[in-house]
Amino acid sequence: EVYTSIQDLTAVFSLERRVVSALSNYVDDMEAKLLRIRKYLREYEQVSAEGTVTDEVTMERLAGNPVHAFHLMKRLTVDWRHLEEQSKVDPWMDVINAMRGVGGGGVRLPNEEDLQGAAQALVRLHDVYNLNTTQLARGNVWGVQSAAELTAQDCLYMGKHSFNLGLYQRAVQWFEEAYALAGLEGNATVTQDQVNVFLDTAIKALDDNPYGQLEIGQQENFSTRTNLQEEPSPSHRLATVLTPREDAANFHALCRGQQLLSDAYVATLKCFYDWRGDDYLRLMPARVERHHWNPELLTFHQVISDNEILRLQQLAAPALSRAMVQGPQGKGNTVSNTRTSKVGWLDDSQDPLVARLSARAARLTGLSTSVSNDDAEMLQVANYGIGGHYNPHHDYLLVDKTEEELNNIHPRELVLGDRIATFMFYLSDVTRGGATAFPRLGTAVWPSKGSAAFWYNLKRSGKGSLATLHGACPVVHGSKWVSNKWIRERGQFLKRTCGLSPDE
Ligand SMILES: O=C(O)CCC(=O)C(=O)O
Ligand SMILES: [Fe+2]
Repeated sequence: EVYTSIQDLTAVFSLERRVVSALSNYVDDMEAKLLRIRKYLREYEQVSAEGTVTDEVTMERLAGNPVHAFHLMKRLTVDWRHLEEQSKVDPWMDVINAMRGVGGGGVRLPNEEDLQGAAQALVRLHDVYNLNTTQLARGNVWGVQSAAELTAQDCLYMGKHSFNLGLYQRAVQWFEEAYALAGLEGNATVTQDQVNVFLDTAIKALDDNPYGQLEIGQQENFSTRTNLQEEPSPSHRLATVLTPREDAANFHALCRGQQLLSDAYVATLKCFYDWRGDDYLRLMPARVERHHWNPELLTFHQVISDNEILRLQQLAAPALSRAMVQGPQGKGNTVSNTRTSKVGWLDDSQDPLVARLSARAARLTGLSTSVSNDDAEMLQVANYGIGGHYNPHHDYLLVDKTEEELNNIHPRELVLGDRIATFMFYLSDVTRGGATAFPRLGTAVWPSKGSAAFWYNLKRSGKGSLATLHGACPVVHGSKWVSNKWIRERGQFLKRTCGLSPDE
């Protein structure tokens, strides 16, 4: 799919530019040819203006004129040869080649699936960010205005897509927009009558399923349970388990930029310098921002430079492919709409930069990140396209599995142990959207180029930390790049020891 990463979308844009330029050359070429043909015809017409050429007498008179005879010979030899030659080359092949991406770095044309994916991304953005349909159709996406407007036909397509997803409320909104636009356009792209048929169907479906298609985040308020976090101390109690509906409502609210923590709690969250128990960092302390106390959620600022980011993206670009998620019951890995991005993996041995970033993560976390020792996974680089997202999930792979499910997991994973912690570099700022939201903590980390987020997915006891549920909010504008270093459990047994209580 080309819609799942900015990297590929950018390539498709430049492919289209090459196609358009080939088309424009084609038009120039065809015009030149037509001109030559017209010239041929005109010359003939000039001759025939002297009389009707079909009449034998005129023809004999023309043939008897040496200049006419010369012109006749020239027309049927040189001129004709030119006409014949020019029709032999088919400039349409250049257009076809441009479309096929010949000479363009192997970019492939988008297909039906890509169109569906792009429409799905719009539906998702609409939903999560509660965007206004009319504004969206007029090119205003979350306050950013562009010339990219939707026609009545586009809105009809969006309505059909929403309908097929069972989002009847949304479908009605899109069809209503299509109806209004068809009126404004004078039924140019689609007629109001055509839209009406769909509108009626969608209204009927909505009447039949009045509760079935609640769009979470639109009708629901976020859970008040996270507001339990009144007590601003590291030991405050919090709700670690919410219902899926509450999780989704909180996630959407956080994505939209709402703060779900109390003011008193937020007041305890300070930025500070920290040497993290590392002698090197004693000389140059880390700039740490606290987002949550327990479980602890931190970001380290200015931990990867712009040059390093550029280099990392270059290293990862050839390796990017559609991200996978664990299959049902831990079986295999599959592509899924719950995670739309492209990822690539880089080994420490591949480039000194990768090894350096691993070492940096080790200093900042106090954990061992050696890939060759099986202490951590390779570095993952991820690029999200527009609407790219990752639904709320836990990063751990094993602790939530049953005995039976563990049988489906590769034995190597069991040797490495679970993903004890996540260290994630932000490789870009994102114009709109793209936060990493923690619905059970009631807070979100906003991408800031050069920083890195860090949290433990497991408690000291080795149990899964349910509260670390998190997801990537859809990207609305701009591009989002992150890089994950997942640190495994086995290598840390001396670095992170048990606490006194099994709940720690
Ligand atoms: O991209 C993000 O903000 C989060 C990504 C994430 O949670 C993951 O890759 O596991
Ligand atoms: Fe994650």
